[in-house]
Amino acid sequence: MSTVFLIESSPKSLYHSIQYSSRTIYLCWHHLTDAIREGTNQYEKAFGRNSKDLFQALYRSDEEMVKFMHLMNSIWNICGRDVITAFDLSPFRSIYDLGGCSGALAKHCVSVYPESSVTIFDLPKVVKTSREHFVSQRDDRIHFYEGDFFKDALPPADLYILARILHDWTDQRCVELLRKGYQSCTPGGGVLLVEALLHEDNSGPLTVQLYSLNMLVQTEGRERKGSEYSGLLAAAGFTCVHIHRTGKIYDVILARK
Ligand SMILES: C[S@@+](CC[C@H](N)C(=O)[O-])C[C@H]1O[C@@H](n2cnc3c(N)ncnc32)[C@H](O)[C@@H]1O
Repeated sequence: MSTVFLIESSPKSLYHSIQYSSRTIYLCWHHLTDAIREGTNQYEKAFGRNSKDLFQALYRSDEEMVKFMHLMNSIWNICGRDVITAFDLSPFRSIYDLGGCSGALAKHCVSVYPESSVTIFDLPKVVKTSREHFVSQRDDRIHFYEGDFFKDALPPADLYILARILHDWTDQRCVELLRKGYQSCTPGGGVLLVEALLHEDNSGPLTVQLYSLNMLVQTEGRERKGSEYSGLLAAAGFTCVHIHRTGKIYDVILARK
């Protein structure tokens, strides 16, 4: 067990995830009571950083950014394939992974769908680090795009993947982003949401309830139910929405134009 999940060099290692949890995330959890009272994240108290720009606070140094990228990367070595195969994505040839970070999901995607290409769209310094340290130049079906998905236009694509993106943001910002996806995707195209879903009666799963508290202490968002994501997608214009619970940590929602 420890050889598979704890040793840093193991392909399924959770080493970076555990390090980030103990050295960064728990510092926000120390202020959980304040987070619940105030309904806001706790960067100011934990790190003396204003979180008006959430990812500027998260990436307060290059070192912190790389640690975060390793954290994001590690989980997809365990359940990335389940997420990418939850629906048949082969009809989507041009795919943008919005907030694609280290490119872990992009790699699974081009390996499962050899006819598709995936562009990792992320903030400029994340894209540079992803290109230099996470994605091999031999992956010639993986491309990069530096941008801000709230400020910049989205390049047209058949499918936009948003994996663990919406849970960072308020409903209003989610609809803003989904609407951009709706307007920019090709006819018949859509968005693929990858998130941990709460049960419809909020009774669990316990891990997702804990993730939601984690979102409270760290972000502007929360974990949601499938019906809540359907509501956000409908508000952005999407009518055809399919929800797939994988039975693993992350679930998948495909919405088509
Ligand atoms: C929670 S991480 C998810 C990363 C990746 N999708 C995954 O599941 O491993 C959020 C990602 O969104 C990116 N991001 C945040 N704000 C952004 C913006 N305004 N424009 C583009 N990317 C952004 C971050 O740099 C980060 O890579």
